[in-house]
Amino acid sequence: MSTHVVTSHNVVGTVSEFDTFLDAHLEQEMLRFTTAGSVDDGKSTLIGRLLHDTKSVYEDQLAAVKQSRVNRASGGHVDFSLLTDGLKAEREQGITIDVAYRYFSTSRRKFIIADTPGHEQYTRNMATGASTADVAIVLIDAKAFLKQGSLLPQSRRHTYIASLLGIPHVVAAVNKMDLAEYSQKNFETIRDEFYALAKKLGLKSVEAIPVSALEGDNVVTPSVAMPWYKGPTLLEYLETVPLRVHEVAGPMRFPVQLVLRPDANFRGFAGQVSRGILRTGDRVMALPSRRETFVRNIVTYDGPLDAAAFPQSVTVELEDEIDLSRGEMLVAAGSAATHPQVSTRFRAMVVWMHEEPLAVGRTYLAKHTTRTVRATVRAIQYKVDVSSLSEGSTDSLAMNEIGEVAFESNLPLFFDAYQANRMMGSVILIDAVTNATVGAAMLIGLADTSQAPSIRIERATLAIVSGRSDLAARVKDALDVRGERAVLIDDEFIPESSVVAVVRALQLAGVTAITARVLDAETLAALEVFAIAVVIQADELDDEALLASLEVQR
Ligand SMILES: Nc1nc2c(ncn2[C@@H]2O[C@H](COP(=O)(O)OP(=O)(O)OP(=O)(O)O)[C@@H](O)[C@H]2O)c(=O)[nH]1
Repeated sequence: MSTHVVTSHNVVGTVSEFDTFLDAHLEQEMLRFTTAGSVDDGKSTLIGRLLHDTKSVYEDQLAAVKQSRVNRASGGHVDFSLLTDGLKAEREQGITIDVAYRYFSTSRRKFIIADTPGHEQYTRNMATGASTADVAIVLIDAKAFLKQGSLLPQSRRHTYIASLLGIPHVVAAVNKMDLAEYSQKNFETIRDEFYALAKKLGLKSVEAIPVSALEGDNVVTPSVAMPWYKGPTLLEYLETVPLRVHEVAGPMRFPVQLVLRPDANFRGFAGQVSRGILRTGDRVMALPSRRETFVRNIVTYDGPLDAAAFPQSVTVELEDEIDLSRGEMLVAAGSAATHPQVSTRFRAMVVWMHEEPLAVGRTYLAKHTTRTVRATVRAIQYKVDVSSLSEGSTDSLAMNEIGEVAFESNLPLFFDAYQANRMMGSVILIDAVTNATVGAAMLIGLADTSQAPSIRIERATLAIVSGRSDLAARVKDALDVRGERAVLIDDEFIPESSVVAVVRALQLAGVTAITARVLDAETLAALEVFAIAVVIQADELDDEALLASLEVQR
């Protein structure tokens, strides 16, 4: 049994309860995680065990579970998956939300679980529920692995989606170790294959923990049956894994949700700051009109504010009468480089979630921030084979398939790449007739073939590689070949301010610093870099072409 102090009980939440909970606990350290597993991997049992052993479950709820249904299949053990059944029932009625949230806490941290079912629709819930997660727990059934001799395609897919969503930490909970003789060798076989996959995907923070959700080994309590395992329990891991640095940095974005006009004297725009900081007196630009004005007031229920940052919801009053309605956007004025992309043609990685395949020529509703447009599939660049991670050509994406898709919409989207900002780069695809969510899309950029792939380093002083450590590594390799002095900064957990300081120091020493962080245009300007390597669609380049396109001019 755990010795952790429970400071709040877990609740099955609706979106508004969730928001209230968030608001009330914003000050406290909070970790969001999601779980992904195939049917019967033991996801419900694991969550039930986690809640039970942290004493987060109401005693009466537990008693009811104990009394009513003891799972015979599990040999008379309490079936912890029943604790999450309430959630499933709510979801199956399907009225309010796609993903149910569960909260619990220990003395060290608060936790929010985006709970996802293990049916065929796992991908949908993973893609829609996981995009704000700090940690993805990928459940691997040790027994199924041993039978199959390798990771199941679903485990690969989950890990791939976690990498696509940019979830900073991915942990494999190697479950049912009680059915795998609690054997170190068995665990290490599974762990090594998982690590190999994670490496291929460029995941930076991965961990594997041998557990038995049913018996409670290494979930909250260290396993007696696996004394050879010296790492953290799953809870210890969740309590200590570094938290994401909030996406406050970057040029301001404020999608308008509602225009408030209570009387002739007041006109306010309500919405959520989706990126950066909004300050009274700031010069802002309205999209799509591109008209500029200043922020007169930032109003909230609790009174005016001088500034509001992501993810605060506020109402903005402007100095000038500007025509702005729901679905339009206020952004930081300033150089064009800091503005979002504005286009009716965009490319995105799509995770498809519907029985009826996504197909070239079909039109869907695309919901992006507060704006919904009609988007037609113009081309499918490729689909990903999750087993080999190779890219193949196709003209449709079946349920659970993942691919890069070019769209054309009836109205422009104002967006940033998902890699730079999750909120500004996410799109939900909806069937216009049934209103069902059919896909999740992570925006990459403009679908404009005139933007030829290139990596250009004007004077090899500094290279900023957009978001992908594997690309950063390739740029470094290319520079090494040229005999440049280059270092790669794995800056995932360094605050932005320190990245700049580190890069500066290296620049002064005449060294090329390559960072895997996306630095926004403002930060770049502050750095006064001599040269920037901009990577556009570099994934499409082979190494030869990458080398050839590195133009170093001294
Ligand atoms: N022996 C053993 N059985 C387990 C363990 N974890 C889960 N199970 C059993 O595996 C079966 C599936 O567990 P669930 O927790 O319902 O699996 P799930 O992944 O949530 O599946 P869905 O509910 O369909 O999403 C149940 O019979 C559990 O009792 C474990 O660590 N060891």
